[in-house]
Amino acid sequence: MSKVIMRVNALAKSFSQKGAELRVLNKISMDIHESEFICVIGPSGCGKSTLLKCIGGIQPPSTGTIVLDGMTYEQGIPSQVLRKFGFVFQSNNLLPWRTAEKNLRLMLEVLKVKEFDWEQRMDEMLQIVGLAQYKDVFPHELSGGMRQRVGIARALVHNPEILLMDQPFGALDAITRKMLSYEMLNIWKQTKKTIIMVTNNVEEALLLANRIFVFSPLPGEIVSEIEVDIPLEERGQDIASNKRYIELRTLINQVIRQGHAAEAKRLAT
Ligand SMILES: Nc1ncnc2c1ncn2[C@@H]1O[C@H](COP(=O)(O)OP(=O)(O)OP(=O)(O)O)[C@@H](O)[C@H]1O
Repeated sequence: MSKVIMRVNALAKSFSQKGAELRVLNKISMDIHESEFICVIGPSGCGKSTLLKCIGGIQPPSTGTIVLDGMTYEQGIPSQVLRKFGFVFQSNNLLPWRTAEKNLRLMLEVLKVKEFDWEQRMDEMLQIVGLAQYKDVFPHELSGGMRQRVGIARALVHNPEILLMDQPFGALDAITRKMLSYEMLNIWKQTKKTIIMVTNNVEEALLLANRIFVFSPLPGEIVSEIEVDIPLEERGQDIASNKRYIELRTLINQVIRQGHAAEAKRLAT
């Protein structure tokens, strides 16, 4: 396996809510290898987004550490580390008064990127997401799926090491969501970026991930780590009939159900 690019060590996170402490994440430890596609799946409200925010330096963990490229960060994040991330959220947050290309350019401006020719880089990224001919178009002139693809191109434009995606297709209709998840697989094959994606969709995780972390209900803990040993060439339109896919889908759904049952029991006692 490729080298470990990120190590999350015994991470925990609590918030203070209405004067009480709410433990959201507990004992999260994971090693992420270069070029892995990791999916994090679990019940609503179990702390998945919070984990991405801690990893991306948007929120500090309460305890525990994150080591990226040998650099440890706990509270806040050094700017040279921040640049190593690209973010894609459920709402694409494109600036409506900027064209697709100018939304990408903003990222390069903010991060003061010097490494590459901006025009060429923006063209390449729009090409990768299949929107080369839409560079001068404004967000309101694009479909929801296309806007999300611009969001993905923008997250990649500064050449981050890790792409953090928080339910990136969650706001899309079912057909567009499926189409975009196949495109995401192609984007990953082309870029070989390390990706950590939060999703609530087991099928999507099985199509894309090489490893899936299943979280328990609040406080989120890793209850299962599943290696998705379905070869890439079998991850096409007919994946739903793949024997291993069906086995893993049953397994993950079982783990999630058990977590729900345990939580219901805990609340009842
Ligand atoms: N800034 C905050 N202050 C206080 N509580 C917070 C804050 N952010 C998140 N929480 C709480 O942490 C818990 C986990 O939220 P989080 O958004 O991480 O869950 P999630 O698993 O991503 O949920 P979903 O799948 O529904 O998006 C929730 O109970 C939420 O209310």
